[in-house]
Amino acid sequence: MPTTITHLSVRDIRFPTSRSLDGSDAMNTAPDYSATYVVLHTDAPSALEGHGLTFTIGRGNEVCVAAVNSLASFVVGRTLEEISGDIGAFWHSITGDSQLRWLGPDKGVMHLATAAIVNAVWDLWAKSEGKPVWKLLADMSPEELVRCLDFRFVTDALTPEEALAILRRNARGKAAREQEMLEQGYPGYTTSAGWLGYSEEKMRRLAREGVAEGWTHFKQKVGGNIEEDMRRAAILREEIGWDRKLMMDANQVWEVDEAIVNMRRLAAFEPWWIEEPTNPDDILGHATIRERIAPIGMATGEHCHNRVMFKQLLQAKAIDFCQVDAARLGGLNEVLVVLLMAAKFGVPVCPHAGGVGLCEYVQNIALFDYIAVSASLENRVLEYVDHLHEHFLDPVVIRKGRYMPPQRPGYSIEMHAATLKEFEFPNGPAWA
Ligand SMILES: C[C@H](O)[C@@H](O)CC(=O)C(=O)O
Ligand SMILES: [Mg+2]
Repeated sequence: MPTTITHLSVRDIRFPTSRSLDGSDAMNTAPDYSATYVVLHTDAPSALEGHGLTFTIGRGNEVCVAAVNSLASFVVGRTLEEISGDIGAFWHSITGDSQLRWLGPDKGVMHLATAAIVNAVWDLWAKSEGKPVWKLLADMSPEELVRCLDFRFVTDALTPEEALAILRRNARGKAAREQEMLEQGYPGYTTSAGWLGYSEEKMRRLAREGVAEGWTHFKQKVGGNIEEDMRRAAILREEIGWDRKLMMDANQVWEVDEAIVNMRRLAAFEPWWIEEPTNPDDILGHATIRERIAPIGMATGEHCHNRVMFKQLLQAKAIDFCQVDAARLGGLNEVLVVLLMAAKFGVPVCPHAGGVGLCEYVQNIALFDYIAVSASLENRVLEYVDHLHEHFLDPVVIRKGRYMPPQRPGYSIEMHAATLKEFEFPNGPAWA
């Protein structure tokens, strides 16, 4: 019996993280981590549902909710089998409507909304197969995987044939890498001590705890006052020592020249990378900064809204680390295209996870990347932030600074019903 998606529900869920300045940075000074939360309801006797979310930081989440409603007709009334039978064509259709496309294309609120729905479809598919998403992907043949993708506008950088060749080349060691991940987990880094709004005392305490928990890589927010950035970097170095890696994230606040000047000063603290030093759309600006501050690496991607932009970042040699975001791109289909492009260009993928649910999502992406696409852990670390995991049915499991692969079927993104009730904006008790 085919499974029909009977209706879609979408809710505005917000967590008041701004009260404790969790997630704060130089640009986003007081975020309320929020989710546009989608459920695809079906007629399956087992009450099978697909869950997906897109991440925002508070105000405007209601705009994403409206955008999801505008896209609902692309899934409602369709069967899972019809969609999963050609999920590449499904993605092409949901991003290609000639009227809705005018609102993007492939960017902004429409694309965020697309991600929530597309990821919910993957969640539904993975649940119906009884596998977590990383395993659903890892079990596909190269041919099946490539059929899931839409190469539109990137064939000058990556053709389907090249994608197939990458996947075929790495098919042989897949089982061994999967076993390695199950035993040892995927290496991570923590941003939890580095939020800009945290006091010195809190930063020190969290950094110390991070070292004790086994983290080897720490990220610090910069981009406030440069003297203050230097002072906080010195504190972090005091706490984590010089053998562990320190990364820095300016969240877009600097001019290109300013980024170069400031990073030359912050170089004293040996940052491994600088993330989002300037406007995320400024591809050539990133290339210039990268060239001028080497050997500090250039990282960006959490605001890189589509595969075309990643293509250009790679072609322009503008990045050393590719930080795909599971819900900034138009869902998993587009993420997979970016993984393959990054593999072709030899750039490591270190997904962005600073947000609610993003750690849960991206562990699936990083695991699949290692098992089937890049086959390498060199210069690869997956972000971890220590917030809001208790709201998920299948929260991430971290052991000694490494992500242990999720086992529960789906995209690891389903929230507890009680959470949805409590934090629904504006009428949930948390907001009353
Ligand atoms: C607003 C978010 O917390 C942002 O600061 C996350 C981020 O830049 C990161 O995790 O990287
Ligand atoms: Mg960042």
